[in-house]
Amino acid sequence: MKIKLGTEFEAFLASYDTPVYTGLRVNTLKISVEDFLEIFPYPLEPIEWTEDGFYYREEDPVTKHPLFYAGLYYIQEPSAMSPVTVLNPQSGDKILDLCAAPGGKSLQIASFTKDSGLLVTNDINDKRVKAIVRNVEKYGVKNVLILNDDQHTIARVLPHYFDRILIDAPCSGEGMFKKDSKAVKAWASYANETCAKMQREILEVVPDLVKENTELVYSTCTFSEVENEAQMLYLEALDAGFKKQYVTSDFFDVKNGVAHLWPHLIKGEGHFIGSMIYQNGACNEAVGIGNNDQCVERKNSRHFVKPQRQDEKKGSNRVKKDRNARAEIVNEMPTVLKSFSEQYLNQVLSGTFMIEREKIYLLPEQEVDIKGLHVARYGWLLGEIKRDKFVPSQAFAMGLCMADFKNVANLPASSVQVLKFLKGETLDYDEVNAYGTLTKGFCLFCTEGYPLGFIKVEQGLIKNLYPISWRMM
Ligand SMILES: C[S@@+](CC[C@H](N)C(=O)[O-])C[C@H]1O[C@@H](n2cnc3c(N)ncnc32)[C@H](O)[C@@H]1O
Repeated sequence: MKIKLGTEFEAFLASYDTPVYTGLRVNTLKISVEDFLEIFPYPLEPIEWTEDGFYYREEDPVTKHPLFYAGLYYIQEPSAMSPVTVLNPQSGDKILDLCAAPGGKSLQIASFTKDSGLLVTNDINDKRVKAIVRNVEKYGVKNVLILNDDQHTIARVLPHYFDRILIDAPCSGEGMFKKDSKAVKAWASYANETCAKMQREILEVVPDLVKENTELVYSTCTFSEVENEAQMLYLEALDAGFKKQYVTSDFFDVKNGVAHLWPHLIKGEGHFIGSMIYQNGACNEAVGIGNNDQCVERKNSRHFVKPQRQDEKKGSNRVKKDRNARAEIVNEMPTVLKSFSEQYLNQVLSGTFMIEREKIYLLPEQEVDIKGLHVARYGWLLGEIKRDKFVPSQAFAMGLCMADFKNVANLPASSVQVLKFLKGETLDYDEVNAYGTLTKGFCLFCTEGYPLGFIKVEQGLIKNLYPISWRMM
């Protein structure tokens, strides 16, 4: 680092004695930043490089607040909010977040696209995929396919499919040494060359994932050149179609078109961001980022743009079924859901439904072929069929707006009943009833106008349906 940073080294070193910056990102799928700032009780300071990110004070118990349980904000290290701002996802895009767990950047992508198009979010580690599922449910993301696959499988099943790809690569974590002492220890076993090899193996399949004009962001939280700049060069060398997109930023140290986030220069931890566009055709002046030398066909180019798949018809609602999953795909709302919907919902759910092992899902708008993929979640889990009745899921509650449901109890975040709900305790009928009209059956339990989950009213009693694994400790 001394060689790399020269005169800045002392400042870099001193940055390790300053406190870690703690950040949260507002979930704009559920609430606007303005509305959030009105109801959030603790002081916040904007993070310069993203409109929905804020620093909070470490001493404030932000992860204990009911609004956190309502999925109104996600705790994210400030620098980690930057790669998605460079990727700049657009509404309707088909996006792959290849190394996604626990899912912070996937949630940010969904905020950018307003949960439109299709977000394919993947991680190779099955335990960590569970965290993506939880976060996707909590933050109300619906147009999503969550996978637990390796890069080869995804490239084989969904070749040349994506408009944008984020590779937030597994890395030696040097940039996180201040925040996480475990990262220092882990470095011993995940040193730069070990990680660089892993990264090359991931990047190797990228030529099979991209199509013309696919934009890609490669990010890490390390300072190591073999894991950063060298990997960008590796990708360029794999296929002449990859052209560097010059990252521009008012906030970060940008050299040769890639961005370094240095902990002594910004209020955040160490990060690296590089960006590429895939253009196998003639060099496109309009992109405004290319150097002439980038247009030269490389001799070692080994990939060709394969024709787009026949079934890639935009806007189609048809979804192919995974033969192994024994799933039934239906365009009509299943009967059990229909009667639930008539009794409880203020608006009709429409789209394509999937019934798989008694579970009912509303599938993403965007057609996708999932045959051969290891799917952890496909679309929005609405609920389960139990004894010929529909029982709504926690994910269903979290994907609704308060106005969508007929029976609602909406309590202030300061209410003891909200705390009891989140702890899975018995609720007081009269106290809850004071904030809604409790009628027999399911009721959406909300705080400050945002759903937390379901309760069920039976014979003057309230059954708390908040799942055990979601409860506040
Ligand atoms: C830096 S973390 C990702 C953090 C995540 N993007 C976020 O913002 O929450 C890197 C992840 O890559 C995953 N990973 C490692 N090798 C992988 C591979 N070959 N394919 C997919 N994921 C992989 C790890 O399990 C790890 O969860």
